[in-house]
Amino acid sequence: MPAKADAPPPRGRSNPFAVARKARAAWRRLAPFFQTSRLKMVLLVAGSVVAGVAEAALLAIVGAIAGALSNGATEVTLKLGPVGLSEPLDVMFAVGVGMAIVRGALQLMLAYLPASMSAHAVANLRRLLFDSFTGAAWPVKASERDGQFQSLMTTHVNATSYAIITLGTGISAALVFVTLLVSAFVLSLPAAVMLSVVSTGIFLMLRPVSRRLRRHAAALSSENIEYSKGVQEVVLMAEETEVFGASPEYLDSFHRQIDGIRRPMLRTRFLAQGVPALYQSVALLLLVLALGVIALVGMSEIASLAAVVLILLRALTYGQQVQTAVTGLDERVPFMHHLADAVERYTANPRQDGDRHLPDVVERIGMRGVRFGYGPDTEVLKGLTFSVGRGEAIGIAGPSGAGKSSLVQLLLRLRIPTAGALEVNGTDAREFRRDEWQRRVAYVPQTPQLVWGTVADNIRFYRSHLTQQDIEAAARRAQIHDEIMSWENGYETVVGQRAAAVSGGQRQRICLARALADRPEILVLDEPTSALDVRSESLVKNSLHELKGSITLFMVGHRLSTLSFCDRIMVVADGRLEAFAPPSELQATNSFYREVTELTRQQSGS
Ligand SMILES: Nc1ncnc2c1ncn2[C@@H]1O[C@H](COP(=O)(O)OP(=O)(O)OP(=O)(O)O)[C@@H](O)[C@H]1O
Repeated sequence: MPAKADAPPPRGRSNPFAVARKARAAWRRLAPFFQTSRLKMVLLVAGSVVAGVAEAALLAIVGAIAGALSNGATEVTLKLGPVGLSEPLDVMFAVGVGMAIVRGALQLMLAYLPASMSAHAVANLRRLLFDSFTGAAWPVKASERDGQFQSLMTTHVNATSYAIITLGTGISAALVFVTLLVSAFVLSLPAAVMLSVVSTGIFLMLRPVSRRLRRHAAALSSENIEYSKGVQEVVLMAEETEVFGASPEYLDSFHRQIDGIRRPMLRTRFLAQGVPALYQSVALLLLVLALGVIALVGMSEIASLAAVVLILLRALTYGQQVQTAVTGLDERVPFMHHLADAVERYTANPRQDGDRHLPDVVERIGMRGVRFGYGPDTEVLKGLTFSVGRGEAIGIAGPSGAGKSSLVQLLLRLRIPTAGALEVNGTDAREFRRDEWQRRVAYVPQTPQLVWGTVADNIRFYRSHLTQQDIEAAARRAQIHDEIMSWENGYETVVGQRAAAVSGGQRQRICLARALADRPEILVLDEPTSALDVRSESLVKNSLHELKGSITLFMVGHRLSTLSFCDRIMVVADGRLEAFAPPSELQATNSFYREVTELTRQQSGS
């Protein structure tokens, strides 16, 4: 089972104000990265207060009209604390209708604003995450577990968007609640006091439950990340699972991940649903008690009493909405912190870049005293020094784990030496602009990937300045043009990783064409023929032979026969450059080279 992601530590206490503070803290970590709408927030606050006033006035009018009707009066008397107001019934009806329309319009606006803020936040957050991930240094990207980024882009962004809706509706409900409370104070002091006692009492009673909810929500957030990683692996490993068979252990391990989510999800969902329901029941109970007290204290005028009861009931509904918002927010804040952690991780480690232009011609590329390790305690490359001239074809050989792929990653500037330097014409490569480097240094990985799109799209690979002629020329150099032309849709044939897969050899050559399309000066290949059949291998070798001299080539190869066309071969052993000489010379001087050549000869002889 994979190791668990660290759950964010519980932050703050779990009362509405603490939750609001936590949400604000989480939001503050994310908001600086993109624009948030202050205008919408101001509109939300102002609209909520006006809606609260309109609702209180409407309820007071309804109560007063009900009182007048029950007394058979034609005048409606409205008492607002010490102030009394008397108007004919039809005037009061008209005012009531007007208030209802105003309130309805405001409610629509108050529903729209959080929805709009949340939709914008989703788009902004996804862009922010994607851009910061894309701009992060390779070691950060390489250390992300499969599925982690997917979970951040989907589950975590969605949770944050719901948190924004929840926050918006919560703020709005709280303001209406307060406005109704103030109105109740104006109408009747004892009722307002009761209402305050009721709501404070309920929040205090539910505090321990909210704290539990927060703990379960943090666990749910971590389990969700684990689950997404697992799902990603199911897809990645589908072929292996098909071949090896889905053993009970395999099924069990995934079932355990599914079950791992069930418990925190059940607890979180139950508490998220249960707390508001509990709130409502307790509130109704306390309301009955409060009315009893009001009756004892004595409110002689039926109109005021009806209005206060109506306002109390509505205030309770808003109070419940505030409670729902608080629990909803509490449930989602951990997701926001995970998201902020990731964004900070990516933005704190941007890819290294320089500001000097690359020389017009790269005459020499090499390393000077390069040391490198993936961690502080282990050194993988232990002082490499070499220099390669323009147009040379260099093979990189050596035992497994010797550091060949690490050397390639340094050549591509994907990783930075811990000591020494990669040098171009004698200057540290870190000084040169990354975009120019990316254009002039190309790479074909061991297992190249295709994007879902046409063959032309795959060769072009988002470089819009490449013309169809450039693409076809690259395909010719990669010896794949004739095959593409034999397909019904030629360069418009749709290819992908699985569903529309091409053969391994074709994929390798399409990716070689991708690397060659922008006419790079340096080409790095990591075991480009290791997974190919003899014919495909010979086609790739032919194209590399033809490139020889026109491009500086670095090629990692386990099979020394693949490297036989190289001008020189470097033998890397235990992170050191054991030898660097033409193949013929190595045959005489290097034991590793001799041994592997002999083994290959025996294998092809047997
Ligand atoms: N991302 C990584 N994090 C930590 N250690 C790594 C990482 N990649 C490689 N290593 C370690 O660095 C050492 C050199 O690995 P590298 O992949 O460069 O060797 P290699 O010569 O290319 O091996 P092979 O021929 O088997 O592909 C190995 O001990 C390997 O375990």
